Amino acid sequence: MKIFNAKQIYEADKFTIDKQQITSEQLMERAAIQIFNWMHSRMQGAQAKIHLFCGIGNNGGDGLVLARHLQDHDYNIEVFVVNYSEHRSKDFLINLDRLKEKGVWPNFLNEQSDFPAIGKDDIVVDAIFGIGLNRVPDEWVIRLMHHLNNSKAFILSIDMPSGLFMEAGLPNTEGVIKANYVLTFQVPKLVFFLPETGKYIDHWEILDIGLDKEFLFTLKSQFELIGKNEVLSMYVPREKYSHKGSYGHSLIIGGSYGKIGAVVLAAKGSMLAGSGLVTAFVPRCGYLPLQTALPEAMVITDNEELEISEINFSMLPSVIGIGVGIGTTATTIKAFSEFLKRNRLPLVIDADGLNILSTNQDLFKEMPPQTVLTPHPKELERLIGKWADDFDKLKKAKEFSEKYDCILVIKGANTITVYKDMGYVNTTGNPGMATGGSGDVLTGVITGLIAQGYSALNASIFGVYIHGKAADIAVEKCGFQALIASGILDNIGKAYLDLFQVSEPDVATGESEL
Ligand SMILES: NC(=O)C1=CN([C@@H]2O[C@H](COP(=O)(O)OP(=O)(O)OC[C@H]3O[C@@H](n4cnc5c(N)ncnc54)[C@H](OP(=O)(O)O)[C@@H]3O)[C@@H](O)[C@H]2O)[C@@H](O)CC1
Ligand SMILES: Nc1ncnc2c1ncn2[C@@H]1O[C@H](COP(=O)(O)OP(=O)(O)O)[C@@H](O)[C@H]1O
Ligand SMILES: [K+]
Repeated sequence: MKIFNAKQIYEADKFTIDKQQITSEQLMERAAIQIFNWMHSRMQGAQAKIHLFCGIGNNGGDGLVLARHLQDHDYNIEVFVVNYSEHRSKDFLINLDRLKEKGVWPNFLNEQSDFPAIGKDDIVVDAIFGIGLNRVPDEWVIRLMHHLNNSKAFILSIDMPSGLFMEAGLPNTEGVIKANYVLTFQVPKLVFFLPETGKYIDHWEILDIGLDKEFLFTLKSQFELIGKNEVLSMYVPREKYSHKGSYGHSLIIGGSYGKIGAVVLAAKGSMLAGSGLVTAFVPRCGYLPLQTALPEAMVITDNEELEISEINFSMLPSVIGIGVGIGTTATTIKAFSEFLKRNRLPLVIDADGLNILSTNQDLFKEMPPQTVLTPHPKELERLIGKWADDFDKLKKAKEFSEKYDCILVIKGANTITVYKDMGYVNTTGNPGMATGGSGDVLTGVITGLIAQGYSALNASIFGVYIHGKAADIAVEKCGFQALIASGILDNIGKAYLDLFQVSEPDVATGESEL
């Protein structure tokens, strides 16, 4: 599912109005009725107090239309206009009059106003700002948002939590509504999935307001939300007359004394992702643990006992995953650098492999085209430098990817795979994955997919999805705390099976915090 920016949403809005020969006011009515239906089907006329806070733009207009329908159905409402500007939108004004015709007179709030008391069992509808926010709100509006957040009432935000910008970070973290639920129109918004802003949203859901499907289909986006539908189209089926040679040979290079487990996890990830053959290249101390923990894999050892000192092998792998547990001793850095200069095979680089790259940046140019790098945030910072906010981070990541023709898998709660000007936002995974070794599994999975013939980009997007899905399946039985990397491995098979279970709807809902 594509993720559009504000300009594109306004374009889609305009195109739809022209094509369907409706007015903008009718589109607003349609959008707000969707919100009303959502609330009505859940509340069934319940008399909990609903406080609607409406700005003076179209987001506020949505709030006023909603108020009118709630009033028509005898809900217990109180409407506030957050009068932060004199520039009221046309459709806001039309709907303000309509509401008054129903006998509902909103309270107008300005900087002198005392804010209303809100009970913890009440409901707040946040229609203050939507996608049109373009500067930090006034101090009194920030105070109001703070007041609403502190009320402990259930907050339902229309389209976006007010205070979040569509394409910028957060200059003032006080001035953002913390939404229990966001009902967003037509398309997901990127800010829902970024670490600095996603935390303001507990749950979100997309409401289809009938924007022109063909227009949305042809419009190019710079980000895409990846759910089951998106990865299914990448899935490479297994052929009846195939054999282990048909599915490639993964080589996992890594490990050092005390960190052989990382290689076990990656090699196993590769095997479970479906790689035909898997070989691990480790220091001598890794031989026995690997042969014992993973009899399905082959093992080649370095001459050194405790660290990798020279990367030499005679077999021909289809792809190499390098870096997990490898350490950063001078000897290993030298071995890694020499290997990178000689190597022509596809690569996945993780962990200390990334750290070695970051401290020896002349090695960047030695990466073969479409090398996959899988940094967590700290490793990413070492690669691309510090960023001002999440948007700046993504911009820098895209520039890095373009410059070195590499794929950056930015790991986190919503892992984002970046390749050139595109970003692919994953929807699977959970906080149980914040545990040592889960990233090693991912390295193995992506390597194992490339071995089978997935393109490096598809392997990254598909691998991140399957890895997160395996963890989601695992936590159903063990809970977040007891999820360990082996638990992710144990459920990779079920994650594959889940791809073909049809019960799950498309990605139209989600949780930013669990
Ligand atoms: N296509 C769709 O999906 C549909 C969208 N719809 C709805 O429209 C919403 C977008 O509405 P919107 O464009 O009127 O912007 P909104 O967010 O209400 O802000 C209002 C205005 O406030 C201003 N302003 C900005 N920052 C400010 C600040 N800090 N302090 C003070 N003022 C500030 C700024 O105007 P400016 O002053 O810059 O001229 C801005 O225009 C969208 O989220 C959805 O709810 C549906 O109705 C129908 C279909
Ligand atoms: N809160 C979270 N929600 C979802 N996924 C997470 C969360 N925290 C971590 N992960 C995932 O777990 C993995 C952690 O990788 P990494 O930090 O490299 O761990 P390690 O080095 O211990 O293997 C990544 O795939 C990341 O996306
Ligand atoms: K809002």
